[in-house]
Amino acid sequence: MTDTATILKEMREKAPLVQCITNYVAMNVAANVLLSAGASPAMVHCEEEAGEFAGLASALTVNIGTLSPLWIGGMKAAIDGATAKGTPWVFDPVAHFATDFRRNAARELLERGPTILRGNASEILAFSGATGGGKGVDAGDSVEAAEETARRLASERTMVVAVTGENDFVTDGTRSARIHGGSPIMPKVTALGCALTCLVGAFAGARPDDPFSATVAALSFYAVAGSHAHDIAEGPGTFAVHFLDQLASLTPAELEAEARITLP
Ligand SMILES: Nc1ncnc2c1ncn2[C@@H]1O[C@H](COP(=O)(O)OP(=O)(O)O)[C@@H](O)[C@H]1O
Ligand SMILES: Cc1ncsc1CCOP(=O)(O)O
Ligand SMILES: [Mg+2]
Repeated sequence: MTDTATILKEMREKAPLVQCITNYVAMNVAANVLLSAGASPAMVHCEEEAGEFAGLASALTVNIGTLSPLWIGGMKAAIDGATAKGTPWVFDPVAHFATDFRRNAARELLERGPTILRGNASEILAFSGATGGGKGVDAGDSVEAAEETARRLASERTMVVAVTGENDFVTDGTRSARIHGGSPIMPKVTALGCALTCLVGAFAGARPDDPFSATVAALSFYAVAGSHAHDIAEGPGTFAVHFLDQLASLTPAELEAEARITLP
């Protein structure tokens, strides 16, 4: 079995508890994506308990989609709790280029050293200082345009960077991979990127010693499930339903046969 299929199998056997600090739009979507895939989500963001809870979780994910000062306190407490235990954490810098408040928060969170950074092309590109074509939470740039920034960030900060879009790009600064598949309907269903960030957490929780392979596996699994859902969906509404069913039913053997991963 390839690494990607093995990691899916391990993730389902472990059913990792993933602490998701995500936005109001994504909470329900992401919890359903994790349950369908075989992980155990918990949306816990309150500062009073987020750090303690991180000590119980196999992975933490942090997303600034609907940010407020209170949430930033919860994020920092959770990151400190995860870091103290060596638990992987994934950062999703939703629209961090849009306002000073978001920009400053994203910079502070990035300084805390995520294991994995996952964003759309405009979000990753904006870390280079380029204005780019992002419109709020939606990307307006190609993944290719963000690849150099992704490589530089990954090497400078010793983390894995995943850029998603029509084709995804993953790098740890040394190794890189492109993942093909998915569906053009995916950006028309809200919070599928945010939910993917949480799923990357689940895979990293199953393979904490190899976040690069875990990220490639998570994105490949999502892409194959997305391609399957595309074939039977009639539009964004039915896609969302079929996508959950595909995440639940896709086997490691099917993933092995259908994952399309290329090395740049
Ligand atoms: N045009 C597309 N074709 C195929 N898959 C896509 C396309 N656009 C986005 N995706 C997929 O949708 C998921 C969410 O990615 P993206 O839309 O980049 O994130 P976000 O929702 O954070 O903007 C990823 O799995 C990505 O591969
Ligand atoms: C619409 C919206 N507004 C704030 S967060 C959010 C969800 C964004 O989800 P995604 O980044 O997966 O498109
Ligand atoms: Mg997003």
